[in-house]
Amino acid sequence: MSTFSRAFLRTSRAAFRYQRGVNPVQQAWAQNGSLRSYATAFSRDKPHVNIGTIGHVDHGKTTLTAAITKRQAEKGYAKFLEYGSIDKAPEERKRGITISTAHIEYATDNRHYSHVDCPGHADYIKNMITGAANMDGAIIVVAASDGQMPQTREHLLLARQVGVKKIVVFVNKVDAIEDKEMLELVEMEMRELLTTYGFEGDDTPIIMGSALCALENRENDIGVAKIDELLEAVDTWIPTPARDTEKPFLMAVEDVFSIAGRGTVCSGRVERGILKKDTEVELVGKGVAPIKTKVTDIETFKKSCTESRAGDNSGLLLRGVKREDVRRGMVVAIPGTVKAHKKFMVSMYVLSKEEGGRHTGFGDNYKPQMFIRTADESTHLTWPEGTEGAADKMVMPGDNVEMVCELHQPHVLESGQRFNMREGGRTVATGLVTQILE
Ligand SMILES: Nc1nc2c(ncn2[C@@H]2O[C@H](COP(=O)(O)OP(=O)(O)OP(=O)(O)O)[C@@H](O)[C@H]2O)c(=O)[nH]1
Ligand SMILES: [Mg+2]
Repeated sequence: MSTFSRAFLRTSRAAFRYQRGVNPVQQAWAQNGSLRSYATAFSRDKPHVNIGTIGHVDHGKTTLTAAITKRQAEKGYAKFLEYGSIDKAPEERKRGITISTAHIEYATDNRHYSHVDCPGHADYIKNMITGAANMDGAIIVVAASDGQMPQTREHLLLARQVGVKKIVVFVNKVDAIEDKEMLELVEMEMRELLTTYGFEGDDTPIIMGSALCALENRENDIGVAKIDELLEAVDTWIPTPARDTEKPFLMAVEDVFSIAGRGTVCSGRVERGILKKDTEVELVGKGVAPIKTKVTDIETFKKSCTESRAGDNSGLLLRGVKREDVRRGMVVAIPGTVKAHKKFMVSMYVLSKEEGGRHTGFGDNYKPQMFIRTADESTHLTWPEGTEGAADKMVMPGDNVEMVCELHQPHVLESGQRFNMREGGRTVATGLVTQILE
């Protein structure tokens, strides 16, 4: 076995160690998610998009989700899921962790979708923050009979924070409206609200119909026809996300070693992009100035190769870099594409006692250890400026919060970056960066 290969095994073990730090919420989701997946006749070659239904309680998210599966099942693009089978989520409940998200699959002529629908408001918030509901775009459901309500606004705000860029509006329960002028009012208000939260309010598709009619196969003009219209809007308005291989190369360093006579090798799992041999790269993070170097050899699957791509576990031979200069937690990136940051806003979910989290709350100046990619760094959490009663304000296990986070040493991160917080060997919180401050 070559030195390179031996070092490689070490990397795999390091990767495993790191795995254990993985957020239990996400892990549970990964296990549960497949239970509902449906290997239907649709082609896996279609581009994949993650979406979901969001919106105020009782506005018809689950009914709409069921109606979509019913309509797409007629076209051979889904398995019909009845209302009850979406909402119950028995598997998740049984596990004792409230994931409570149904992951539903269907396709259209153009794309393949994974769709999340959560039973309750708290679940939406938690799932969006923890990444269990990772959405490229969302359908916001608003009942024509009520118009926008507090959770309509809250979900839009949160969608924006977690990086959802495009929304399609479904104005539901049109069958229950006598005065059709109400619909114009709802539309106007929704366009304004979307704009307020940074979405393209003027151009966002708004479809008006009745999920219940579609599900019950009546009043087709406001039922089934509107499901078709909705899916067409989703297909065209929500862009297909860029594949990881299309982004600039980035690999977080998991392990570093030196090979006699050759130089320093760093290894890890490639997060995005494709790297060719003899490309200039930069090592960034851990509080040191970026180190410029060149990758002179690449080893993936214990073989020397000419390129390394997203998803690969690779070892990169770096020219002219000393072993002690490279540290786990740094990233290897194309020069100028990333920056290390020290201070930022985070949205996070604080794990409950049952999920293995803390038993007690914490407040301003809490100092857990933050895990971002392969880095772990001591950090310092404070309430955002202007928070009332900041000195005494507490966060309890099971809460969702927004706080300011300051790292001891700057690391490469970006808006939307996911992380875990740990303390004394247990994961206490999980979340994402919402805004870079410094
Ligand atoms: N009249 C009418 N009622 C509807 C329509 N769509 C849904 N409903 C009813 O509205 C109620 C709530 O629907 P759900 O689909 O459970 O709403 P939800 O948004 O999933 O609710 P939560 O998950 O609790 O937030 C149910 O009684 C539905 O039958 C519709 O188009 N017209
Ligand atoms: Mg529901």
